[in-house]
Amino acid sequence: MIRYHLQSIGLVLRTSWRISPSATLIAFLEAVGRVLQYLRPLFFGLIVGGLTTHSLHLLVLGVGGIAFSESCGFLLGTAGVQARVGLNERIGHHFDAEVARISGTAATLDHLQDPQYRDQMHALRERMGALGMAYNSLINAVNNLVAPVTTIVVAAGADLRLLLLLLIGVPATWWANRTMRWEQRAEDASAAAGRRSKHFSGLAVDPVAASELRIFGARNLLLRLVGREAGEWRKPFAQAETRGAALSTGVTLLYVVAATGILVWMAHDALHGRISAARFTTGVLVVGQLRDVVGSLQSTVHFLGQMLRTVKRYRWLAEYGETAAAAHAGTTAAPEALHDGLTLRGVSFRYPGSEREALHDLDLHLPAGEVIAVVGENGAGKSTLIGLLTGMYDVNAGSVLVDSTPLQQLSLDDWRRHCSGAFQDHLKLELTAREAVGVGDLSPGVAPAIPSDERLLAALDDAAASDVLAALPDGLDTRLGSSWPSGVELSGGQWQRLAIGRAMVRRSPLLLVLDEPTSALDPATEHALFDRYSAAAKATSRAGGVTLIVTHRFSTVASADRVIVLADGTVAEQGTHAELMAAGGRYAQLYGLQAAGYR
Ligand SMILES: Nc1ncnc2c1ncn2[C@@H]1O[C@H](COP(=O)(O)OP(=O)(O)OP(=O)(O)O)[C@@H](O)[C@H]1O
Repeated sequence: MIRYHLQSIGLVLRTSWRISPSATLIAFLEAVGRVLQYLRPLFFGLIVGGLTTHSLHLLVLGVGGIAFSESCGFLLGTAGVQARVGLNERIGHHFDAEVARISGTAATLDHLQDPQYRDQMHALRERMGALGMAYNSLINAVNNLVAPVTTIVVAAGADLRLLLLLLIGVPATWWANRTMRWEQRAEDASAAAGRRSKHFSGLAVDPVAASELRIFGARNLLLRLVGREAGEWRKPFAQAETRGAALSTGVTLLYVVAATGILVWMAHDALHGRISAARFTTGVLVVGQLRDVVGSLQSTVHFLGQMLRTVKRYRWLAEYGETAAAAHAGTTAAPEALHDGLTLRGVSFRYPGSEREALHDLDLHLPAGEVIAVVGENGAGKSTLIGLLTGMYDVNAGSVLVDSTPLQQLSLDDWRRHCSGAFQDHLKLELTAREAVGVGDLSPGVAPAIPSDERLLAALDDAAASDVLAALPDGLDTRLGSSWPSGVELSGGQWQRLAIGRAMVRRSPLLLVLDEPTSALDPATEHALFDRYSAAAKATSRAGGVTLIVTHRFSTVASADRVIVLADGTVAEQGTHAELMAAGGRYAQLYGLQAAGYR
């Protein structure tokens, strides 16, 4: 464990050094300043000694020492504090960026569903401040360690009995260890409730949730839930803090009793001329200083412990991220065209932490160049199928084949460059319209570029969204969303059509997924859109691309080359619309129900 903590300290030092070697070094000057300041009892002792023995030499030494320690201590301290405070923010930004990078390192999304990962991430995010202050805590620890060392030297010089007070370090260390352990346990025990509390309090201020909560008069219920979860979240911390405070009071009392005893003893000796007035003065001042030293050691251990725990969580997540990234080792380039199509062979998949398989022993072939509709009741597994085809999740059993190559062997980044899609829960990118649509086909590299306006306009036309653009005051330059002071807010359907436009920017993808892309669209727009889908799908099929449309609207399904009916995570039926209608099975039944609804 000590080795692990030393490695964590090494990580913090390296990070700070990379950010600014000079500030990292200057921050240590504060410790030198502290040494000077903790020599004060010695200098005061010299002054008293000079006055009582009429020694000019001692007097000059004492006064000079005080002047030097005060001025230099102040200057060095100020320089050090400036350096470490300046570093805090930069180190905080660094770790924020690193945590975001770690989250995105893994090619798949499995980790984002893993409750253990989410708990650790929550606990880490709660303590991100401690991570930003990591170097600060280290410097504080050094500062607070030089203080006892200096004080002990001064105390030993004044009177060896004062060293007895150091025995207080034993219960203080025990206190520090216990409180660290309690706090760690509190953080672990409360992480899940903390996540839930954040979720509920997020809903309480979310403008989207606001109207439903008002209509159902559910605000009070929500507030009660926030209160309950926050209570559960904070309870372990409150218990840990109360126990820690009780122990700390005990340690302080012990110190006061011991210090009073020693001072009375020393005063008795001073009165009987066994020790000098100078030594007694130094002793009195050192007793006060030693108490400060023990107190600051306690808080050092507290903050250092907090920092080391947070660094430990950070390292856990970094290792988890690396393992998750290494879990998909595929590097083979994706093919430029599909000849056979996409195949799922005996695929089973269960979401992390879930009891039930979302897809079970699924065999499916999606022939190259076809437009395929996937239908099925809620929870049948349609979105999960898309998640597996786009490599968002790894299958638990079986394999997904791109032509004859298992998806596991492909570089997922490369495969995704050959995919495109519009999703039910699409992104509302509050950027300019050009950027919001243009991210659909960014050029690879560190400074990704947006495709030409011409391509964006063509994509919006394919998505039947040209009228959305025409209504924007500054066309592609319009800032979208209310996070901009003059941003234009769009309706749900308009956002969705821009999202479909985004999906159309990438030319001839090998897999185009449209996961309920028309759920927020009016029938006229939906109709216009499907005419264009067919044209887009033809372009896609030139490279053998597969277009997969997940929909609950059967009017869309009839024109697809093939219809797949999913039920309970497996294929219930498949064929053309005509074949399935003729078979009179589940599809014909659902189609009949929907058609009856429209009559
Ligand atoms: N993130 C998740 N964690 C755990 N289980 C999930 C998750 N997402 C979906 N499931 C479960 O997987 C099964 C399939 O869900 P999926 O979203 O694929 O269904 P769907 O057919 O797309 O449904 P819908 O028509 O409602 O969108 C469901 O039983 C669902 O409860």
